[in-house]
Amino acid sequence: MKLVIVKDYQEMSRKAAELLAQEVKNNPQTVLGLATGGTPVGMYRELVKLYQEEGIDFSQASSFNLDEYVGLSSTHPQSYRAYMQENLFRHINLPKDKAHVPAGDAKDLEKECARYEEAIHEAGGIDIQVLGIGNNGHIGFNEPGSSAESTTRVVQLTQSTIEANARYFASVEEVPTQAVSMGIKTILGAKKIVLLASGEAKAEAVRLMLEGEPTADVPASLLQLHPDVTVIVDEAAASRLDAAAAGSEDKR
Ligand SMILES: N[C@@H]1[C@@H](O)[C@H](O)[C@@H](COP(=O)(O)O)O[C@@H]1O
Repeated sequence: MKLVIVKDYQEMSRKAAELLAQEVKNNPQTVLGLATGGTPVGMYRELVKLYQEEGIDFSQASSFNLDEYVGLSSTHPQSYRAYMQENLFRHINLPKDKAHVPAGDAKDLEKECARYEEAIHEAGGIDIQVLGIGNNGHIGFNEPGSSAESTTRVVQLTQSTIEANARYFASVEEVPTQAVSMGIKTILGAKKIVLLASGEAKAEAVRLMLEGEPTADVPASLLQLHPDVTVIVDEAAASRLDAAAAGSEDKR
Protein backbone atom coordinates (compact mmCIF):
# COMPACT_ATOMS: atom_id res chain seq x y z
CA MET A 1 0.00 0.00 0.00
CA LYS A 2 1.25 3.46 -0.76
CA LEU A 3 1.20 5.71 2.29
CA VAL A 4 1.09 9.48 1.94
CA ILE A 5 1.31 11.47 5.16
CA VAL A 6 0.20 15.09 4.84
CA LYS A 7 0.12 17.93 7.31
CA ASP A 8 -3.57 18.35 7.90
CA TYR A 9 -7.16 17.80 6.78
CA GLN A 10 -6.96 20.51 4.16
CA GLU A 11 -3.95 18.99 2.45
CA MET A 12 -5.48 15.52 2.60
CA SER A 13 -8.65 16.86 0.97
CA ARG A 14 -6.79 18.66 -1.78
CA LYS A 15 -4.57 15.69 -2.63
CA ALA A 16 -7.54 13.34 -2.82
CA ALA A 17 -9.54 15.72 -5.01
CA GLU A 18 -6.58 16.11 -7.35
CA LEU A 19 -6.29 12.33 -7.67
CA LEU A 20 -9.96 12.00 -8.60
CA ALA A 21 -9.84 14.95 -11.01
CA GLN A 22 -6.79 13.47 -12.72
CA GLU A 23 -8.58 10.17 -13.11
CA VAL A 24 -11.55 11.87 -14.78
CA LYS A 25 -9.23 13.90 -17.02
CA ASN A 26 -7.38 10.76 -18.12
CA ASN A 27 -10.58 8.82 -18.69
CA PRO A 28 -13.77 10.89 -19.06
CA GLN A 29 -15.85 7.72 -18.65
CA THR A 30 -14.37 6.95 -15.24
CA VAL A 31 -16.54 4.97 -12.85
CA LEU A 32 -16.06 6.60 -9.45
CA GLY A 33 -16.65 4.77 -6.18
CA LEU A 34 -17.69 7.35 -3.59
CA ALA A 35 -17.81 7.50 0.19
CA THR A 36 -19.64 9.56 2.80
CA GLY A 37 -18.94 10.55 6.40
CA GLY A 38 -17.19 13.63 7.71
CA THR A 39 -13.81 12.77 6.21
CA PRO A 40 -14.48 13.26 2.46
CA VAL A 41 -16.47 16.50 2.82
CA GLY A 42 -13.33 18.58 2.22
CA MET A 43 -12.35 16.43 -0.74
CA TYR A 44 -15.74 17.06 -2.37
CA ARG A 45 -15.38 20.79 -1.69
CA GLU A 46 -12.00 20.78 -3.45
CA LEU A 47 -13.33 18.68 -6.31
CA VAL A 48 -16.18 21.12 -6.87
CA LYS A 49 -13.61 23.91 -6.92
CA LEU A 50 -11.58 22.05 -9.54
CA TYR A 51 -14.76 21.53 -11.57
CA GLN A 52 -15.53 25.23 -11.43
CA GLU A 53 -12.02 26.50 -12.01
CA GLU A 54 -10.61 23.94 -14.41
CA GLY A 55 -13.80 22.67 -15.99
CA ILE A 56 -13.29 18.98 -15.14
CA ASP A 57 -16.01 17.31 -17.19
CA PHE A 58 -18.12 14.65 -15.45
CA SER A 59 -20.68 14.37 -18.24
CA GLN A 60 -19.50 10.92 -19.30
CA ALA A 61 -18.54 9.67 -15.84
CA SER A 62 -20.62 7.63 -13.44
CA SER A 63 -20.50 6.94 -9.71
CA PHE A 64 -21.44 4.30 -7.17
CA ASN A 65 -21.65 5.08 -3.49
CA LEU A 66 -20.49 2.57 -0.94
CA ASP A 67 -23.54 2.42 1.24
CA GLU A 68 -26.86 3.77 2.49
CA TYR A 69 -28.81 3.51 5.72
CA VAL A 70 -31.72 1.09 5.69
CA GLY A 71 -35.06 2.79 6.13
CA LEU A 72 -34.06 6.31 5.11
CA SER A 73 -35.58 7.63 1.91
CA SER A 74 -33.35 9.52 -0.53
CA THR A 75 -34.85 12.81 0.68
CA HIS A 76 -34.15 12.20 4.38
CA PRO A 77 -31.53 14.82 5.31
CA GLN A 78 -29.24 12.22 6.93
CA SER A 79 -29.47 9.78 4.03
CA TYR A 80 -26.25 9.31 2.12
CA ARG A 81 -28.08 10.23 -1.08
CA ALA A 82 -28.92 13.62 0.44
CA TYR A 83 -25.32 13.99 1.63
CA MET A 84 -24.03 13.31 -1.89
CA GLN A 85 -26.55 15.66 -3.42
CA GLU A 86 -25.52 18.42 -1.04
CA ASN A 87 -21.75 17.92 -1.11
CA LEU A 88 -21.18 16.94 -4.74
CA PHE A 89 -23.91 15.99 -7.17
CA ARG A 90 -25.78 19.31 -7.25
CA HIS A 91 -22.55 21.19 -7.99
CA ILE A 92 -21.17 19.20 -10.95
CA ASN A 93 -22.35 17.91 -14.33
CA LEU A 94 -22.44 14.22 -13.45
CA PRO A 95 -25.65 12.91 -15.08
CA LYS A 96 -28.30 12.24 -12.43
CA ASP A 97 -29.11 8.77 -13.71
CA LYS A 98 -25.44 7.81 -13.50
CA ALA A 99 -24.98 8.81 -9.86
CA HIS A 100 -25.83 5.60 -8.02
CA VAL A 101 -26.53 5.22 -4.30
CA PRO A 102 -28.16 2.05 -2.94
CA ALA A 103 -31.85 2.53 -2.15
CA GLY A 104 -32.03 1.98 1.61
CA ASP A 105 -35.81 2.21 1.49
CA ALA A 106 -36.31 -0.44 -1.23
CA LYS A 107 -39.19 -2.82 -0.47
CA ASP A 108 -37.09 -5.83 -1.33
CA LEU A 109 -33.63 -5.09 0.03
CA GLU A 110 -32.09 -8.36 -1.09
CA LYS A 111 -33.17 -7.63 -4.63
CA GLU A 112 -31.78 -4.11 -4.32
CA CYS A 113 -28.40 -5.48 -3.20
CA ALA A 114 -28.24 -7.87 -6.17
CA ARG A 115 -29.33 -5.08 -8.53
CA TYR A 116 -26.63 -2.76 -7.20
CA GLU A 117 -23.90 -5.35 -7.54
CA GLU A 118 -25.06 -6.07 -11.10
CA ALA A 119 -25.15 -2.35 -11.99
CA ILE A 120 -21.48 -1.99 -10.92
CA HIS A 121 -20.63 -4.98 -13.05
CA GLU A 122 -22.53 -3.61 -16.05
CA ALA A 123 -20.74 -0.27 -15.75
CA GLY A 124 -17.47 -2.16 -16.20
CA GLY A 125 -16.45 -2.10 -12.53
CA ILE A 126 -15.23 0.76 -10.38
CA ASP A 127 -12.10 2.54 -11.60
CA ILE A 128 -11.26 4.40 -8.41
CA GLN A 129 -12.88 3.81 -5.03
CA VAL A 130 -12.69 6.42 -2.28
CA LEU A 131 -12.87 5.17 1.30
CA GLY A 132 -12.93 6.58 4.78
CA ILE A 133 -12.33 4.40 7.82
CA GLY A 134 -14.42 3.83 10.93
CA ASN A 135 -12.84 4.00 14.39
CA ASN A 136 -13.16 0.20 14.54
CA GLY A 137 -11.52 -0.26 11.13
CA HIS A 138 -14.73 -0.60 9.11
CA ILE A 139 -14.84 0.41 5.45
CA GLY A 140 -18.16 1.26 3.85
CA PHE A 141 -20.36 -0.34 6.49
CA ASN A 142 -18.35 -3.56 6.57
CA GLU A 143 -18.06 -4.00 10.29
CA PRO A 144 -15.48 -6.24 12.02
CA GLY A 145 -16.09 -9.85 11.03
CA SER A 146 -17.04 -9.01 7.42
CA SER A 147 -15.73 -11.65 5.06
CA ALA A 148 -13.29 -10.88 2.25
CA GLU A 149 -15.85 -12.63 0.02
CA SER A 150 -18.77 -10.37 0.96
CA THR A 151 -20.67 -8.47 -1.73
CA THR A 152 -23.40 -5.81 -1.47
CA ARG A 153 -25.75 -6.83 1.32
CA VAL A 154 -27.77 -5.67 4.31
CA VAL A 155 -25.53 -5.30 7.35
CA GLN A 156 -26.11 -4.72 11.04
CA LEU A 157 -24.28 -1.70 12.47
CA THR A 158 -22.27 -2.14 15.65
CA GLN A 159 -23.13 -0.08 18.70
CA SER A 160 -19.82 1.81 18.38
CA THR A 161 -20.62 2.81 14.78
CA ILE A 162 -24.14 3.86 15.75
CA GLU A 163 -22.73 5.99 18.54
CA ALA A 164 -19.99 7.46 16.32
CA ASN A 165 -22.54 8.40 13.65
CA ALA A 166 -25.08 9.76 16.14
CA ARG A 167 -23.45 13.19 15.83
CA TYR A 168 -25.22 13.60 12.50
CA PHE A 169 -28.66 12.80 13.96
CA ALA A 170 -30.81 14.48 16.60
CA SER A 171 -30.28 11.54 18.96
CA VAL A 172 -28.65 8.12 19.02
CA GLU A 173 -32.11 6.51 18.83
CA GLU A 174 -32.60 8.01 15.38
CA VAL A 175 -29.54 6.35 13.86
CA PRO A 176 -30.62 3.41 11.70
CA THR A 177 -29.29 0.08 12.94
CA GLN A 178 -28.85 -1.43 9.50
CA ALA A 179 -27.39 -0.38 6.16
CA VAL A 180 -26.97 -1.60 2.62
CA SER A 181 -23.23 -1.75 1.96
CA MET A 182 -20.94 -2.84 -0.80
CA GLY A 183 -19.01 -5.86 0.46
CA ILE A 184 -15.27 -6.28 0.91
CA LYS A 185 -15.13 -8.23 -2.35
CA THR A 186 -16.97 -5.43 -4.14
CA ILE A 187 -14.49 -2.88 -2.79
CA LEU A 188 -11.46 -5.02 -3.61
CA GLY A 189 -12.86 -5.33 -7.14
CA ALA A 190 -12.12 -1.63 -7.80
CA LYS A 191 -9.09 -1.02 -9.99
CA LYS A 192 -7.66 1.61 -7.63
CA ILE A 193 -8.49 2.51 -4.04
CA VAL A 194 -7.84 5.75 -2.14
CA LEU A 195 -8.43 5.73 1.61
CA LEU A 196 -8.54 8.96 3.63
CA ALA A 197 -8.16 9.40 7.36
CA SER A 198 -7.80 12.49 9.48
CA GLY A 199 -7.45 13.07 13.20
CA GLU A 200 -6.16 11.31 16.28
CA ALA A 201 -9.36 9.25 16.68
CA LYS A 202 -8.45 7.29 13.55
CA ALA A 203 -4.80 6.67 14.49
CA GLU A 204 -5.27 3.20 15.95
CA ALA A 205 -7.48 2.00 13.08
CA VAL A 206 -4.92 3.35 10.61
CA ARG A 207 -2.12 1.53 12.42
CA LEU A 208 -3.98 -1.78 12.42
CA MET A 209 -4.90 -1.34 8.74
CA LEU A 210 -1.31 -0.77 7.65
CA GLU A 211 0.83 -2.56 10.20
CA GLY A 212 -1.42 -5.36 11.45
CA GLU A 213 -2.04 -8.73 9.83
CA PRO A 214 -4.85 -8.73 7.26
CA THR A 215 -7.87 -9.91 9.23
CA ALA A 216 -11.66 -9.65 9.02
CA ASP A 217 -11.51 -8.26 12.59
CA VAL A 218 -10.16 -5.03 11.06
CA PRO A 219 -11.89 -4.89 7.66
CA ALA A 220 -9.61 -2.12 6.36
CA SER A 221 -6.58 -4.40 6.83
CA LEU A 222 -8.00 -6.58 4.03
CA LEU A 223 -7.02 -3.74 1.68
CA GLN A 224 -3.50 -5.15 1.98
CA LEU A 225 -4.75 -7.81 -0.46
CA HIS A 226 -5.29 -5.15 -3.18
CA PRO A 227 -2.45 -4.19 -5.56
CA ASP A 228 -3.21 -0.46 -5.90
CA VAL A 229 -4.18 1.32 -2.69
CA THR A 230 -3.14 4.86 -1.74
CA VAL A 231 -3.68 5.82 1.88
CA ILE A 232 -3.68 9.58 2.51
CA VAL A 233 -3.54 10.45 6.18
CA ASP A 234 -2.80 13.59 8.12
CA GLU A 235 -0.14 13.70 10.81
CA ALA A 236 -2.64 13.10 13.62
CA ALA A 237 -4.07 9.97 11.97
CA ALA A 238 -0.53 8.75 11.26
CA SER A 239 0.70 9.39 14.80
CA ARG A 240 0.78 5.71 15.81
CA LEU A 241 2.57 4.44 12.71
CA ASP A 242 6.16 3.23 12.77
CA ALA A 243 6.47 4.88 9.34
CA ALA A 244 5.42 8.24 10.78
CA ALA A 245 8.57 8.31 12.87
CA ALA A 246 10.66 7.46 9.81
CA GLY A 247 9.48 10.15 7.40
CA SER A 248 6.58 11.52 5.45
CA GLU A 249 6.13 9.31 2.43
CA ASP A 250 6.70 5.64 2.19
CA LYS A 251 5.92 2.79 -0.17
CA ARG A 252 5.14 -0.61 1.19
N1 LIG B 1 -20.32 4.33 6.29
C1 LIG B 1 -19.48 5.41 6.70
C2 LIG B 1 -18.05 5.10 6.29
O1 LIG B 1 -17.97 5.05 4.87
C3 LIG B 1 -17.12 6.16 6.87
O2 LIG B 1 -15.81 5.91 6.46
C4 LIG B 1 -17.21 6.15 8.36
C5 LIG B 1 -16.29 7.15 9.04
O3 LIG B 1 -16.90 8.40 9.08
P1 LIG B 1 -16.21 9.78 9.38
O4 LIG B 1 -15.46 10.12 8.14
O5 LIG B 1 -17.35 10.71 9.64
O6 LIG B 1 -15.33 9.56 10.53
O7 LIG B 1 -18.55 6.48 8.71
C6 LIG B 1 -19.60 5.72 8.18
O8 LIG B 1 -19.71 4.60 8.95
